[in-house]
Amino acid sequence: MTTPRYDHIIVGGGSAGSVLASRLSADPQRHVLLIEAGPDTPPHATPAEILDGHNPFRLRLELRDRYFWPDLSVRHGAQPEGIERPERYLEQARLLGGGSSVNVLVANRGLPRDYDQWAALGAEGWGWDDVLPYFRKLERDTDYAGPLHGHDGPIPISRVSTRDWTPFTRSVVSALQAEGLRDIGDQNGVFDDGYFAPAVNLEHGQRVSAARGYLDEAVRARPNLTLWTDSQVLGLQREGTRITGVELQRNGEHVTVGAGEVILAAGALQSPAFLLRSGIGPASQLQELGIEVIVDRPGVGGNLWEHSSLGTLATLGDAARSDAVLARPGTSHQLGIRVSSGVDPDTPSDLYLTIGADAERGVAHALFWINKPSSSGRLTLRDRDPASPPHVDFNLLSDPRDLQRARVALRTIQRLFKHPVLARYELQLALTPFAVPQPGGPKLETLLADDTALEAYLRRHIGGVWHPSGTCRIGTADDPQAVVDSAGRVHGVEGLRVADASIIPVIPTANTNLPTLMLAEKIADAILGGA
Ligand SMILES: Cc1cc2nc3c(=O)[nH]c(=O)nc-3n(C[C@H](O)[C@H](O)[C@H](O)COP(=O)(O)OP(=O)(O)OC[C@H]3O[C@@H](n4cnc5c(N)ncnc54)[C@H](O)[C@@H]3O)c2cc1C
Repeated sequence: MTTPRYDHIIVGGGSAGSVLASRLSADPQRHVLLIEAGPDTPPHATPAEILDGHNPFRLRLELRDRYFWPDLSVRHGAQPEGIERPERYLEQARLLGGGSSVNVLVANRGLPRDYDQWAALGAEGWGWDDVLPYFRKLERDTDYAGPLHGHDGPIPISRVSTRDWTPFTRSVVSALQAEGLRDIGDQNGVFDDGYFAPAVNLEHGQRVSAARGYLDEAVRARPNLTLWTDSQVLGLQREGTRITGVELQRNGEHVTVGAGEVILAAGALQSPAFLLRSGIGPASQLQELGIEVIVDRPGVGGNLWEHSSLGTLATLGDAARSDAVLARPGTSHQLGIRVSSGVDPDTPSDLYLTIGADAERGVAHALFWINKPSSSGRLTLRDRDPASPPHVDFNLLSDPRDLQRARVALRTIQRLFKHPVLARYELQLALTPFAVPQPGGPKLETLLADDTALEAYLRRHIGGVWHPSGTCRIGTADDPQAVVDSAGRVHGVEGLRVADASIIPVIPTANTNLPTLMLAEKIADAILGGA
């Protein structure tokens, strides 16, 4: 079956796809089709578990089959040659709103230096002064005003009031102050090290995903916007080097749809796979799989970033448990900490810690992630079949500086818990992979005393925080590692853009949802401006 032609087909209705569909269809002359593989989250019928902003972990732990791609397993850590590296399941969202519908809601912009680094690497027009207007445009900050903030964007940004911090969190704060850290308040406007109540995209306790913020009833009512959910794109259609449309599976039928241009917004682990299967990528790799090479772009699938992460967990005794009772729910959103490991003096603020306690679950937790890592990996195809998930190797800790940063992070956590205000709780922290918190891991204190064992543990158990990015990075056409230009157009082909977390040149010092919304706003603006 063939359906009418559209001006823009957006593949993937996640964080970026929702922004693009909303902004492009604001021009009534443009006919826009948004295609999402997973279910819709309609404005008045969004499932309660998606709206629930206080227990975002439940989605991953209990509702995996409903809201996540089923078969994606990845390799996280880099290990010395000869040691087997297990593959682990990685959750990637499969529903309208994508990651923003299932994530932990932390709304972090990163630091000005991140975007100046993008510009320095060839992403022309993507320096901090260029991206700030788009960070402002997407947000409605309910706590902070001034030139750094927006007040009428689709995404509300708020923070748990420090008045609602538990006595346990206040004890952690005392220990942090002893480390010389201070409350910086606005993590998105004050760029020093310190602690803060993390910014989250919550309003009245409910999640505001990109779908909820950008695809409201008024937007959905536009006659020039078509929204297809439960519809999976299988591949791109092409004439020579021009992309002319997509083929997909919808309601049990195989459908082809033509377009003036196709915009890939399928996320950093799926958009590059579309390029590779269409013959756009490293020639030798494509030839090995028997794929005709349309454009030799060695960068496709490379430059794969993630924030390395690991957690610690302790069982609460009676004293800690009563100090951890929350006035309101929201444990994971009480306290964020930005610190410098000192490993690379040119890259301060490279660690993020979060520490909390949950009286209901009877545990305290301290997690770290390397917020400005030096290691990156690669994504490749396993085969030509569109149903096969790609082979994903994050290669975490391959750069020795990251191993060192992880050690510093764990030592910092241990030092904080040894401070008298926390030592009185007598919490025995044990290591646990962050993604699947499990009791019974080795004691932090024991591992810190044995450097070899610590390294072995880190290499085996290091995980990420669901921030894959960078696999189709922005840069100039003469840079072989660049895949798209500053307006998201794929070098060497016509009628094709990428506009999602894939185009990030280097992972920012931040969780990736807000930067992805920002970049989608900026690309939409470029398209509306004629780029
Ligand atoms: C569990 C989890 C927790 C996270 N926590 C945070 C956090 O607290 N803060 C933060 O900033 N970031 C967080 N992130 C990361 C953040 O949500 C992502 O970086 C962001 O959503 C990426 O946006 P995207 O548009 O690039 O991709 P996505 O939002 O993943 O969107 C891609 C969309 O494309 C669809 N798609 C893919 N292939 C096809 C196809 N063949 N046909 C049709 N549709 C397709 C997918 O179903 C998906 O909906 C988290 C992510 C996860 C998964």
